[in-house]
Amino acid sequence: MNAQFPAPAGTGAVPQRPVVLIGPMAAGKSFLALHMAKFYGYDFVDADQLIVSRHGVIAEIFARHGEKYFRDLEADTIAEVLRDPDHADAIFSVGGGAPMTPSVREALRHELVAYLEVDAATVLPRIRGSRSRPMLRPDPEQRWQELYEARRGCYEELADIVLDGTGDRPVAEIAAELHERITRLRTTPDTTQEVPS
Ligand SMILES: Nc1ncnc2c1ncn2[C@@H]1O[C@H](COP(=O)(O)OP(=O)(O)O)[C@@H](O)[C@H]1O
Ligand SMILES: O=C(O)C1=C[C@@H](OP(=O)(O)O)[C@@H](O)[C@H](O)C1
Ligand SMILES: [Mg+2]
Repeated sequence: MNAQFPAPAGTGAVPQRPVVLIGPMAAGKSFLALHMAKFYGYDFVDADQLIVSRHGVIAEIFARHGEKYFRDLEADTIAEVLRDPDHADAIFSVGGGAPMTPSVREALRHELVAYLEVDAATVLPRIRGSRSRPMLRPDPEQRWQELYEARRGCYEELADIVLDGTGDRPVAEIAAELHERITRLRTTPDTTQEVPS
């Protein structure tokens, strides 16, 4: 849950921070972030994409070094992006497991977080036979559901914005809603923080 949106009343300044997209595997976080960049001009940053560009494919990282090593890389990458002023206007998609790492979860409490909510019916056809996501092995459908149940409370707790991504809702529609909600949050003064005169 964010502590910095909207700006403190009276300052007139709206601090520009990235919008962090969270949600389960294959919800469409990376796809949505890319769409937001393409159609609304946000900076696109994807934690997994950065990790892959620097360290190679995720399945290989898991196979060689294990999950803990990947989670450390992921947490470091996310911290780096969040402190980089060049990414202040990013839509920042992070992997489905990222908010489960305590340091990441703590950092996200102070950011604007959008949770892309989906259900099994929407996602299962997307992950059938998936080999690129090691956390889904050996049975992608069963593992997705287990992980979703274990993680959804954390997603809900962190979310400032919840986006409905069920039923293969068109990405253009989700993106339009997200853009509208971000714009509103960034321009509405926060009267809850006003000091009584
Ligand atoms: N709104 C959508 N409608 C239809 N297919 C989608 C939608 N969003 C994502 N997808 C597809 O689902 C797959 C997983 O999307 P991705 O963005 O990689 O998910 P995530 O980053 O949440 O794991 C991709 O093949 C993508 O094309
Ligand atoms: O949920 C997870 O544990 C993971 C999700 C993946 O990202 P997406 O959520 O973008 O698929 C990727 O970070 C890795 O395979 C682990
Ligand atoms: Mg992704």
